[in-house]
Amino acid sequence: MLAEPIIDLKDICVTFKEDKRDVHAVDHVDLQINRGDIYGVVGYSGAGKSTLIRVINLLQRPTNAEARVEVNGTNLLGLNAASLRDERRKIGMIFQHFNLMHSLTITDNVEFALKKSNLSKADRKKRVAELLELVGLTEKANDFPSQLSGGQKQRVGIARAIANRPDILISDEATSALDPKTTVAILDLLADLNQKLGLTVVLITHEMDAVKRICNRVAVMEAGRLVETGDLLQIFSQPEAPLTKDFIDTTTHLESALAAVKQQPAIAHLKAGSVLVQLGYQGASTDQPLITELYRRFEVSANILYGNLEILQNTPVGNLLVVLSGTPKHTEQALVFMKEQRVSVKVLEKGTEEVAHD
Ligand SMILES: Nc1ncnc2c1ncn2[C@@H]1O[C@H](COP(=O)(O)OP(=O)(O)OP(=O)(O)O)[C@@H](O)[C@H]1O
Repeated sequence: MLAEPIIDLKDICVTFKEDKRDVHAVDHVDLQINRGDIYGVVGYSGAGKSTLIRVINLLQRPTNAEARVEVNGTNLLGLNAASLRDERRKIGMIFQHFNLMHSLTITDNVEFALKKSNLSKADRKKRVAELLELVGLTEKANDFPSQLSGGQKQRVGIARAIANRPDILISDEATSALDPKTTVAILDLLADLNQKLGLTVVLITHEMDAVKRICNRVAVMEAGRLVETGDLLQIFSQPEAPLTKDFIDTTTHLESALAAVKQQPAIAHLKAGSVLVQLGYQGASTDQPLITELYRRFEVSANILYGNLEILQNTPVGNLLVVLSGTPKHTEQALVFMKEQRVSVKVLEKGTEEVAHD
């Protein structure tokens, strides 16, 4: 299927003036999100994620003249106030702090979102019941927000955000206040709505675990800029920007393992013919009995110091830190062989110390 952009942001800048100082919250960003994507925008606090994402529905206007904001094929910057209101209704939003009305029941909170719709009172009731069922809250219809857990409150937020059948749902740190188990349940609900309703989801988060669980594409943001964008699998298996590596490490712990491994005396004094390598593999390449093959073909032994395996979008993605040892010539041949097996090979340390001869 051909990817069809539903959100197309071009050359977006947002500059705030603060005490005569310019804060470049978003700095010349291009972002394209396809229909049906679950697109993660990840970055630390202050990176500019919320500001960028608020540009999608023009809650925040770009501050440069060159910017273009196209959603569903419409240039939002060219619309009058009434048309913009209509377009905004096609973009739902959920937040960290739920923003529910405490004096209204769950049913009334959700129905409030339908106030501007053309539905009759009876149809509105029907739609609310449908929405509460979709988010698993039918039993709580007549409760008040104070009677709900955090996860249930966020389910109300989601029901309200999708009440007008939007094409896009923006989640701005919507799981940041939730415990890990509830976070997973809410993320799975978003993935479920993406599948059932064809909803495009934009997930802003500082948690790579959330991205890993449900996103198919990722943008990494730092100081107002996107430092890396790509498919989840590509970003996880071959991250380029140092910040991306940092984020991935929060779930794989590879960089921390490497730092610990490099402290070991045996690694600091590798013998000639020994190399410390990082092997990365995905999908079918994990099925190869690689390590056995290295010994069989080249008499190169492999000492695995650290390994990790993730299942991303039903595909195994793994990393190993390994010391290969053999004669210098055989080790080189083993490295070439592994590259031919669709394994990414990064040589981290090469032994230079002479092997003692008795
Ligand atoms: N209305 C505003 N006026 C002045 N500066 C602002 C305003 N909104 C955001 N900023 C600044 O813009 C930068 C980006 O903020 P933004 O909230 O977009 O980041 P973020 O990545 O979403 O972080 P967080 O997760 O903490 O909200 C920060 O330096 C912030 O202080």
